[in-house]
Amino acid sequence: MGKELQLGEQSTQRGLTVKDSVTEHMELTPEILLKAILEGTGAGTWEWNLDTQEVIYNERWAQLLGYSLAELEPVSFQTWESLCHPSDLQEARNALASYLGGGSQKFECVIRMLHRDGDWRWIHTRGTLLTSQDDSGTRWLMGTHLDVTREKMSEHQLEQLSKSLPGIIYTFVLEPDGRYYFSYVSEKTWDFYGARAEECLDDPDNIFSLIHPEDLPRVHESIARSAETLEEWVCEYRVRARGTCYWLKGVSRPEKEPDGRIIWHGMTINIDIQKNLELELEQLSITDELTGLYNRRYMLRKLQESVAEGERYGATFSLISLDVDFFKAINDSYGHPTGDAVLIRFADIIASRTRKSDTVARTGGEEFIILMPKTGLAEAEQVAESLRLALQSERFVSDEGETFTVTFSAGVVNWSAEEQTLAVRDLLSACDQALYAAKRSGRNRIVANGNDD
Ligand SMILES: Nc1nc2c(ncn2[C@@H]2O[C@H](COP(=O)(O)OP(=O)(O)OP(=O)(O)O)[C@@H](O)[C@H]2O)c(=O)[nH]1
Repeated sequence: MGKELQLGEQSTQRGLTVKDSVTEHMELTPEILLKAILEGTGAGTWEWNLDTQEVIYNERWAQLLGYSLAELEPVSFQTWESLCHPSDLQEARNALASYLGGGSQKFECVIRMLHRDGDWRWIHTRGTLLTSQDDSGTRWLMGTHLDVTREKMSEHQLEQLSKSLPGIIYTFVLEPDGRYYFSYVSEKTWDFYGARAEECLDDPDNIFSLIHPEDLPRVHESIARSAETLEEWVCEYRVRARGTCYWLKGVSRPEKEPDGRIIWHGMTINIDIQKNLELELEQLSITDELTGLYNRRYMLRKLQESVAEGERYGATFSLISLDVDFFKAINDSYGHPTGDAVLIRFADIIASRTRKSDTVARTGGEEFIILMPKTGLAEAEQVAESLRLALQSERFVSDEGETFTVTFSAGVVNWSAEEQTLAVRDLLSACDQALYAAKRSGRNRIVANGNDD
């Protein structure tokens, strides 16, 4: 079969052909096929002779607007015009003029037309220009009308809904070959990402490229996990856009299509205020107010993690427990504020002489703990000793101008998966015993694993 299709009864009689219509592998006649297709789509058809102004509508065309064709007779181009919504008529005329003038490839518009019941129906109008095969070269514009009111209403409802929702709503698609894209995003992408919805539909990386590089792998991993488990995707991540950085939260439900595609329908909201508050609270809950070091709660958490990690990967770590000597006497002699100043200075000394990877916490009044990952006992002892010398050589001045020195005692223990697998409680207790041994044997000294230094 060629690429020219003879049209239905009336059209064939007029000897018309449609350019570029595909009719390959057809066993049925084109007339039967076309009729079946049109009936299947529920489309009304119209044919308009541009030379004689003759107009032919099918029965369905009239039915779409609640009439029988007989009730609309005699039909003309004006029949259509008179039923068009006045505000949409110009748009339809423009689309037609553009098509006939060669400005657009197809004639297509969605306009409102008046139904017999007084309601406006959204009609999708499409048309194609045909020329007769004979010498007359008569030009016919032929096309269809489809009632798309329901789709238009849903679209409108979704649009209105998306405007009043506090976030972006979207449909995200992951193809079996790994390609991904948005098949729908609401206009709020502009408020959230500074990108227009069309840009996000064109290329999803217009959004993904704005995600904070530290959070992007987590976002990808969580999507992959949700695709695998088909569990709800929930992810909090930072976005860098509009010259600032803020927290967003995405929530969506995945569905797996028979063709293997995964489709998520969901919403993204801005959680920047809550998230920062949450982070601030979290920070406060693990920080010692006086010194700015971590507190006991955080040290216990880090110890649990270190033991778990050590058991899993066979790593080692050391712990130094430090306690200021005769601190009560410092308070009593020079006053509580001076005692506070000593603690703050001591915290600074520890912080400045330990590594970034170490965790330093004030775990009690004048007690501090240093957790040193991947550090053996001897090395930890050396650090403790350097701190002992540093504090000992520090000169403190009271509010009254009296100068005094301060010392501490320390216990040092090591945790190693090969030698012992002490639980956190036992480890702390071993460290305390070493510390008490240091206190008992005269203070201003370090005891490692219960042995005097
Ligand atoms: N200035 C100040 N003092 C505190 C703070 N927290 C606890 N203290 C005091 O620290 C002192 C600790 O005294 P003790 O437990 O008897 O120990 P010590 O006097 O250091 O004696 P040894 O540890 O045996 O050398 C107490 O007087 C507490 O009131 C604080 O935040 N600031």
